Amino acid sequence: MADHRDASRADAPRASRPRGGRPSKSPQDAQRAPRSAMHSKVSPARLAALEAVRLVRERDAFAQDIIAKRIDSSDLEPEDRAFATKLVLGAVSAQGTLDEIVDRALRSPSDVQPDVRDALRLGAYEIVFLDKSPHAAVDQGVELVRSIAPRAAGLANAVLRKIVMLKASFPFGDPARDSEALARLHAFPAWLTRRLVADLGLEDALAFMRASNQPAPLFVAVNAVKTCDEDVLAVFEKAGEGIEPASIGEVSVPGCYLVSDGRSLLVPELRRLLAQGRLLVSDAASQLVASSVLPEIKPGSFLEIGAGRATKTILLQSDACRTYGAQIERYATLDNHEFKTRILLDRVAQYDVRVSEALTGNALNLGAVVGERLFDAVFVDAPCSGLGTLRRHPEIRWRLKPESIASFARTQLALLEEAAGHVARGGILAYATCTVTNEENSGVVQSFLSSEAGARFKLVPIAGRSCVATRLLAGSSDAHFAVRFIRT
Ligand SMILES: C[S@@+](CC[C@H](N)C(=O)[O-])C[C@H]1O[C@@H](n2cnc3c(N)ncnc32)[C@H](O)[C@@H]1O
Repeated sequence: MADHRDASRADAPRASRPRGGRPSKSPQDAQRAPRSAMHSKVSPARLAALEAVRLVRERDAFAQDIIAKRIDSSDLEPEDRAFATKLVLGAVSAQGTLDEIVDRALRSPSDVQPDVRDALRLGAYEIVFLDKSPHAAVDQGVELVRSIAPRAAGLANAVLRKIVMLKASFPFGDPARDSEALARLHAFPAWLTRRLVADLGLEDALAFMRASNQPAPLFVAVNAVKTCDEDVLAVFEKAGEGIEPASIGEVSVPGCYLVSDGRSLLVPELRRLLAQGRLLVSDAASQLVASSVLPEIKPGSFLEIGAGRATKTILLQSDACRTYGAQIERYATLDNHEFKTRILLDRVAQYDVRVSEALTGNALNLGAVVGERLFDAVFVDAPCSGLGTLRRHPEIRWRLKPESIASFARTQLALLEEAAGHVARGGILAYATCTVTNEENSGVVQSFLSSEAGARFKLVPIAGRSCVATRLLAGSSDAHFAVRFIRT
């Protein structure tokens, strides 16, 4: 994780209270707030990071959601916000490895209270992965612990100093020969490291793990339902913000652009494009999958299973406008979460996207939701381990269990078999994931084709290839997978 190093000025403590105070709190949060924050010698970025990692832990929340609510919308200085974000993403993505390092420095690891452990993890992250000056990192780590548990400051001092010494022997083994050491070096669980090496091969697994520890690039999609690329580019140009057409490898993705600086989207003209539903933030791989799963001929009816919060729905209807000149008329969506269906309806309205039916129900029993109906195209955007999105969802790697992969694969196969029964003759069945395990991707495809339900289907190439499989590389899109079958 060497690329996490930086020399941000935001790590300096402020003499007085941060400008405008810290992120807003609920009364309950306020009770748990660092007691001496008002006069703390610890930097505001670290205090904000500590609060955020506590919330991620206590609420089992997504780090990005907490960052959006507590850091992005706080009145921290921009460099403090950037440093706090870096600390939160780093401490969450390296959590298991940091715990091991902290435990090695403790005499009695189980006695440490959870919020003190949060602070020690942040300190350990700075020392081991950010290559901070040991003196500053220890000093700030001790102050961070003091802000929540003054009596634990002495312990924090001893532990963080020990971690400075342990760093010399990190990752505690030879990564070239010891998979545990390789896992620690990249802050991955050992079981997942072995699995990635087995599935991707050593070289690709290493590239994947390195890229997973870097910030994700920002991609946007032009919503062809409401606007055209030229108009959006003109707004960027007028605002003086950089944007360029995105491609994945050799493949260009229609309507997809890479934004040079993530802060561009805070500029009022560009915020307006988002608010008006002309522009959508979405990874380039999601955009490629959406454009790849559409049938060549406009389908009379389309069912999207696992529609979630409508990102692919918007992309698919936007691509339908690009491909067929108009949206698909009979477009039904299905998700098993009512709250997601509500969000979907709000978002499709904002983007002027046509959804003829927004269904909530269990796609494992599709007949109970859509009856005997057949569709010209059915798209299963399957629940999966999500490993292809680790840069955006850093908590996934420590929440997944080894047995989760097989469990996802069973559900994915069952969803495909159920969906197959609702594809009209000559119709398209498409399947996508945002992960890289063979079991959930090619494994599910093979199992489906050899199943009774799959016997009537065969793979249809996408742009001359049997599947879309993007790779997670530095500066690239996320890793997604997609295939299309035709009912023969
Ligand atoms: C990969 S996510 C979908 C992402 C979404 N299509 C988007 O582009 O934002 C998979 C979705 O499948 C839904 N899901 C999981 N199991 C399901 C089931 N048995 N029936 C219906 N939907 C299900 C989840 O709630 C989740 O929203």
